[in-house]
Amino acid sequence: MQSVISFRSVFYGDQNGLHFTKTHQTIGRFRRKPSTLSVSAVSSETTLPEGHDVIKRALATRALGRVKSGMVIGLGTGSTASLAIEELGKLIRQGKLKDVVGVGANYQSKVLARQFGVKTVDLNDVNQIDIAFDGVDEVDFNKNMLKGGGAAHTMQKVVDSVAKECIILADQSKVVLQLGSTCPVPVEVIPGAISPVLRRLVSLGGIPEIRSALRKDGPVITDLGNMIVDVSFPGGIQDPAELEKNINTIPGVVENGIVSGVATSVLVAVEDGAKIEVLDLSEFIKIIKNQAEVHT
Ligand SMILES: O=C(CO)[C@H](O)[C@H](O)COP(=O)(O)O
Repeated sequence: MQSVISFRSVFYGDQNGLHFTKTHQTIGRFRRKPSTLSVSAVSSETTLPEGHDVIKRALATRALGRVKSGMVIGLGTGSTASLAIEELGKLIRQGKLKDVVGVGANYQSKVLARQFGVKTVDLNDVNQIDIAFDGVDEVDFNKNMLKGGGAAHTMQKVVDSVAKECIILADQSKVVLQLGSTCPVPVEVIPGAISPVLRRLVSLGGIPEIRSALRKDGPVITDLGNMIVDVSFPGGIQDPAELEKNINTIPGVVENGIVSGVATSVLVAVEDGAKIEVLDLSEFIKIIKNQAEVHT
């Protein structure tokens, strides 16, 4: 495994020709800036049959290996968590898992659960969640996360933090050295409080932008009826837990997308030619560090 993953220090204008173009890459819903951390397959030419879905499905399948009959499962939001819901439904239909119920974090997860035959219950009707699965927009080496690319972070944070085990599913592009390096921090804000909140976010050093909807005129309105402000922090986020707390103390803020101290494990999918390896974050970090040593 180790020998086939290449480490690239990615800088503009890299002398060795290992560079990203200056145009931003669009990955997922955010326009991700070129990252300074990248572990990638030997051949960047490799095209997997179903593109990115294959990677996400590999993560979903691996994570579901931890589910047992009788468990209460937290169902996250986003394309990766959606595949986990689909795979969970398959196992239930095949009779491999019995008496499993899901707690949907959002409309998307509740609708998909119904579609794939996963019975759901309300969070308020369960005493505990055994395992929650969720996706992520960025995750650092300490399992601090940035979520909310799908404007769903408020309830995801509730569900993920209630779970005894919170398993995060990340393809390698989501792993960063410092949060905020490829994505802004999404902040859910009560619409009537938008102006004072924007001013306070600027005073915290952020550059806020109200998120616009794609196939609707005007702003994104969340499942909870609020607006989303995406806040960029030039230079990244030095102390995720501190910033998470500081943003949440602004009156009018419902919740922000920094999630510290919640993930119990992070699974990282790495493309290895035509194969996909799913590693624990700690294994992934070891490989990154080894490769960094080799290249210095
Ligand atoms: O936080 C989220 C939604 O608000 C998602 O979990 C996050 O955006 C990752 O999504 P995907 O699996 O589609 O990349």
